[in-house]
Amino acid sequence: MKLGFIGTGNMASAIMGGIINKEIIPAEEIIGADLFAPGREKAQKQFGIHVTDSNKEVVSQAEVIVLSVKPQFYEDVINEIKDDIRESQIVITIAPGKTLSWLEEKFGKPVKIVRTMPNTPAMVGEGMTAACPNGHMDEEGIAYVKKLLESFSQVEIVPERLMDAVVSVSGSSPAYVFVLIEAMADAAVSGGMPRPQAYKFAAQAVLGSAKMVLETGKHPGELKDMVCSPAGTTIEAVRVLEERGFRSAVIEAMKVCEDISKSL
Ligand SMILES: NC(=O)C1=CN([C@@H]2O[C@H](COP(=O)(O)OP(=O)(O)OC[C@H]3O[C@@H](n4cnc5c(N)ncnc54)[C@H](O)[C@@H]3O)[C@@H](O)[C@H]2O)C=CC1
Ligand SMILES: O=C(O)[C@@H]1CCC=N1
Repeated sequence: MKLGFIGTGNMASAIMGGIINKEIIPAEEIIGADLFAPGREKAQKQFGIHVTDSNKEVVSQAEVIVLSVKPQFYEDVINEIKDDIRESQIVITIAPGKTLSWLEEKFGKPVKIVRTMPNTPAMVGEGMTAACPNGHMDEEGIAYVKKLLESFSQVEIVPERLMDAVVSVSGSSPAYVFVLIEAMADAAVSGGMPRPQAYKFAAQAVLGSAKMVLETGKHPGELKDMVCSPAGTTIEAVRVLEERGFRSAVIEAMKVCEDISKSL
């Protein structure tokens, strides 16, 4: 086995889906363990990977192991597998708040670790992942992990001090965008549009706007101004958003998200 997952839930599925779709690693070389039988059966059915109820089996078989359980379970899982982890293996973490120094202390021996923060758009090959390798990772290992992550996302190696901001700006942010899309679609439905069409219009507008930011290099404020015709419709919508504290709500929500990440 090349790749193993401990926990086969939402984020693990998004990652394995991306890797299998891009044919980076075939499903037969991926193994996933989950305590929850329906969870691992779903992963087996959906992706054709090997599944097991034993985390130790994943460690005995995989070269790269993704710890894809909730942060609250990290300590238990590390205690369970730390004696079996070999020097050649690479552990990828995806949990907020679990620092490299905390992870190294829990393993209690030299282990190659890459702390990452992915997001669920990995599922459609449009993820954004930040990665911080620890001091035991060599250039070859970093390049291999980067290639894995690039199969489902854009990847940036960042200083670890930025990881809590990353949780807020890309790890959690798909949820805020889905709330926005849902709200925009609700308004369009209220304006008479059938719901499936409303989701398409709203989502495509978000996708196109995101592409404009990435591809034009223009400031988001300038792109906003290009939509706001004098005495037009958009500026009135922007006025109401400002009046209702849209910008501040986003910033405050993201600061809370960052604080929770730090506290985990
Ligand atoms: N869902 C998301 O958008 C993102 C999640 N993450 C991180 O990914 C990790 C997993 O999150 P999700 O996939 O959302 O959660 P999830 O709840 O969908 O999946 C976690 C899985 O771990 C299993 N599990 C729990 N304890 C276990 C144990 N001791 N041994 C084996 N399996 C065990 C659960 O049965 C569950 O299937 C978390 O650390 C989360 O913070 C990171 C970025 C984005
Ligand atoms: O909500 C969470 O805790 C995880 C981390 C980033 C996205 N989902």
